[in-house]
Amino acid sequence: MEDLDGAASGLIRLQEIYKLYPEDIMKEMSLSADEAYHVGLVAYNEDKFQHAFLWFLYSLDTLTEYSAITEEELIQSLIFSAYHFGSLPVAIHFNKLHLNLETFASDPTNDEVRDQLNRLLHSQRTSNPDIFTLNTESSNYEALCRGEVDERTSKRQRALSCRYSTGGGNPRLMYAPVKEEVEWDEPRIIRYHDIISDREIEILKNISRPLLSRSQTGRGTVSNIRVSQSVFLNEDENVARISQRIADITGLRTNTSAERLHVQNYGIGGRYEPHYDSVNDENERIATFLIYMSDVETGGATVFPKVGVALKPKKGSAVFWYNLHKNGNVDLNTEHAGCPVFRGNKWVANKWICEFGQEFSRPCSLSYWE
Ligand SMILES: O=C(O)CCC(=O)C(=O)O
Ligand SMILES: [Fe+2]
Repeated sequence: MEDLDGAASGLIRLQEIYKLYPEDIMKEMSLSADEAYHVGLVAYNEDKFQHAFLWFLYSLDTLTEYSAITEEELIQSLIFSAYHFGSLPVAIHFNKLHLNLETFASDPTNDEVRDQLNRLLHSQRTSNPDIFTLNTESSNYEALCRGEVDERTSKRQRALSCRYSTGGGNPRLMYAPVKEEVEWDEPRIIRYHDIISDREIEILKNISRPLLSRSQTGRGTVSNIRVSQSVFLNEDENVARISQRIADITGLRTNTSAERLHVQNYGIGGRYEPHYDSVNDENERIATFLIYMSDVETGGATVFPKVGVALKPKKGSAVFWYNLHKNGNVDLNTEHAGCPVFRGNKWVANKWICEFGQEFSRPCSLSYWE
């Protein structure tokens, strides 16, 4: 049941962020009238009454003789949710429907009532297209996920560069330099293209699949902040080769001074709400190297709400940034999120690189500003 509620809550989040109707979501998956009703109940319990309303309406539309939920109960639910999101006319309208339904129930052959019901439902649907704007506050995070803002389209991005890098003359990269693109300047976010092959990706996914479990945040809690499946991999030769490549590219040490490679899979509705990667440990996560092991058809961008940047997953590429300033303070602009996946399946692998042991590759600074 907890899983079902989690899945329902994922669908509602998807709906909120991408402004979707249940019909849009049902193009990607199919839910029965009872399941749609359950999603509506979860929305209702989260005080998201407009969303609840839409799910109840969808459930009513797809009701069959095998459904456990009844037309009567659904109309009651529609009345309550309409009342709660502040639309008295809609609530009254469904109340009338409810009264008609009683006549209808006592006389099932009453075609006139049936027609009226259909007509009313239809007018309801077309007369209130702006249901999402009633009281949904849209954050920068959500707008970024929808692709409505991305500061990189401005003049600023034209100043950013793209080049081949040998990791500062690293012998392993001399003959195969990596394609490096600066995605943003402050914080500096770098995209490395084609750093992992499709074959290597398949190997990592195959190792991970049987080990995946519901992701946690902080110290071992499962929550709706992070909805995905993940695993920290042990270093076999395949994993170690990737770690070595990350060290070569970034110039940072990844053997003793990093966490194990963290593989993560997000299904539809899977996401990671805005957060910092730093964990307040003595040996703090100084930098993040995030590898995209899949493209995502729709949704699933990595966004930085404080600076207005959205990074689209591109299979085989990786993005890298420092979470800490050189003086050791957390760079507050590195807050980021994984937007909900709407279409497709998202795979990423994270390497969190820690502070200790990087003194020679990234000297610290006493300056307040660095
Ligand atoms: O999936 C993403 O795009 C971001 C993942 C992330 O931020 C994390 O795992 O810490
Ligand atoms: Fe993160």
